[in-house]
Amino acid sequence: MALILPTAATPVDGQHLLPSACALSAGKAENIDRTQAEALATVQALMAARLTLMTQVAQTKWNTGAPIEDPAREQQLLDDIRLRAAQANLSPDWVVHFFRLQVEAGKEIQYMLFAQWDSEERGKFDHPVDLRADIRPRLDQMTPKLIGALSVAWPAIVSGKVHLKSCSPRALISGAGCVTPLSLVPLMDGSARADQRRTVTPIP
Ligand SMILES: C=C(O[C@@H]1C=C(C(=O)O)C=C[C@H]1O)C(=O)O
Repeated sequence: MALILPTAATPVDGQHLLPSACALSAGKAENIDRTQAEALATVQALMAARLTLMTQVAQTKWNTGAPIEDPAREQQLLDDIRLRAAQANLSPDWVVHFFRLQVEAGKEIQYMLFAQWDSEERGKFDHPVDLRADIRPRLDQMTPKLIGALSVAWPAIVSGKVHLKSCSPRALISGAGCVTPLSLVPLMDGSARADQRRTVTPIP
């Protein structure tokens, strides 16, 4: 499987680089280990499941008037991830980078939904689930699973031979089993390879 890198990048908010084309393809010449390929599929499924939950997250905040961003919760999440990554023998810096972009991608979806509901002058949702009691525990259950899958897929991620489908945030919330360009950034920006170079001591 070969990664086709984006042909151009668009600065967004002066911070993130959004790949303008995220087509990824499989090539027989560059076969990757089957176990790693399956782990990559699990990574994609969990990324998509995490992002899909953001619609429910946004609905609870719309109803309660809570802000989209919760920096204390993010910090707690990333601190936990740092510990778990070390336990999984992964680079804590890279895994935190990966999750930071998952969080940003999730907020991108929530901001988009709020903008849509604002323009529709939408009222409250009828059957909101509880953010703390229902949704965050589900998000938390995904964290160790994602780290486990990233750990198995790590050699493929470092090699750049990844195969993940991307779509727009709007397509994602309408039920597509894909991930958004922003969430893919850590798998495509060369950070895994750079981290590997930094953390692996060459044999003399
Ligand atoms: C998902 C939420 O919204 C935002 C995104 C978070 C995440 O992706 O884990 C955490 C906190 C919020 O800044 C949430 O509030 O739980």
